[in-house]
Amino acid sequence: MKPHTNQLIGKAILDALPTRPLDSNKGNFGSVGILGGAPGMTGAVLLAARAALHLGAGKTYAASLSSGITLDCMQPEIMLLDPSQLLDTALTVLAVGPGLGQSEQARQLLESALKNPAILVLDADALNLLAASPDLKNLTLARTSPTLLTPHPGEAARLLACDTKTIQRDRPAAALQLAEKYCAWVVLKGAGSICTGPGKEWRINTTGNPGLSSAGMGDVLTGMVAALLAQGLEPFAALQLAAYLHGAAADALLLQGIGPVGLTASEVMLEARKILNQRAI
Ligand SMILES: NC(=O)C1=CN([C@@H]2O[C@H](COP(=O)(O)OP(=O)(O)OC[C@H]3O[C@@H](n4cnc5c(N)ncnc54)[C@H](OP(=O)(O)O)[C@@H]3O)[C@@H](O)[C@H]2O)[C@@H](O)CC1
Ligand SMILES: Nc1ncnc2c1ncn2[C@@H]1O[C@H](COP(=O)(O)OP(=O)(O)O)[C@@H](O)[C@H]1O
Repeated sequence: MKPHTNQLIGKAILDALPTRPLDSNKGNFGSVGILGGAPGMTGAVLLAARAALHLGAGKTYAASLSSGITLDCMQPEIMLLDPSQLLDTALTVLAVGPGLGQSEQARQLLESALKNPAILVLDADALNLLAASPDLKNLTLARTSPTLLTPHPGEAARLLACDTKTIQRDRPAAALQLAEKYCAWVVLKGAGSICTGPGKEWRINTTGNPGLSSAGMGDVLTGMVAALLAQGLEPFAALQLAAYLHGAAADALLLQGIGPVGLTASEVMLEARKILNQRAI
């Protein structure tokens, strides 16, 4: 399926986020929870949580399966809880998967998360667990609040039981198939990310560059999507704005000589914040 002009995500998507009323308070901008971080991958959950904070979530919580982490020293604004405490917290958006691992504990937490009334974003190992379990798929289909999936082509291939080459051969078709199979909103990541949902509509993102091909970039995208949802954006708009901003941040940093070599996910989230506030790229 070839993109037509009206299928490109343009700069106008920046207007999707309303300006903040002068009398606002943090309660107006939602609560985000990020769940992941098996031993060795705490970084993934912190990157996603920091991105949610920097993209405007009113409150940001995170829970890591690695025991004993109670504070992000670089970002003490984030409230770090146990996984069970996080699942008991009233959240606008729950994002599950960054560095989650595929242990039995991870599977059980995902099962609980699928029953949570919050808007749910599934990434990384949450997608791998979902791909492997018909029971988790049935729970996904039974959800009454929106579910968003953020697979890269490898994860998409697992979810559709095919290989990465098949996904890449017709990316819009793969994204549409995922949306239909899981009754979810989807961003199929990679150069030219495809955003789609349970209708037949899809959009392709043209921002971004190979500087984004570095571990942690997807975790940051997940946090950005969660923050935009928490601020009231509809799933399709949140996916498009996050994909656009994520790529635009990398493009802006490239012009400053920061990347493509050595661009970091932490830099991308800060530049994305700048672009969103300036609405000027
Ligand atoms: N700091 C931390 O703690 C971090 C922790 N992290 C955590 O690591 C865990 C493993 O996640 P992961 O994504 O590295 O491994 P995995 O799912 O096997 O995917 C790799 C395969 O997928 C494909 N593929 C991917 N992109 C593609 C593309 N654009 N275009 C085409 N193909 C593409 C490609 O497949 P191939 O082409 O080889 O068939 C590739 O080999 C997970 O828990 C995650 O959260 C990370 O978040 C990083 C930061
Ligand atoms: N060459 C590229 N051009 C544009 N975007 C890219 C490119 N390479 C990676 N990205 C983007 O970077 C992110 C990588 O996500 P992912 O593979 O899940 O990373 P990780 O799991 O290591 O955090 C995705 O949003 C993807 O679209």
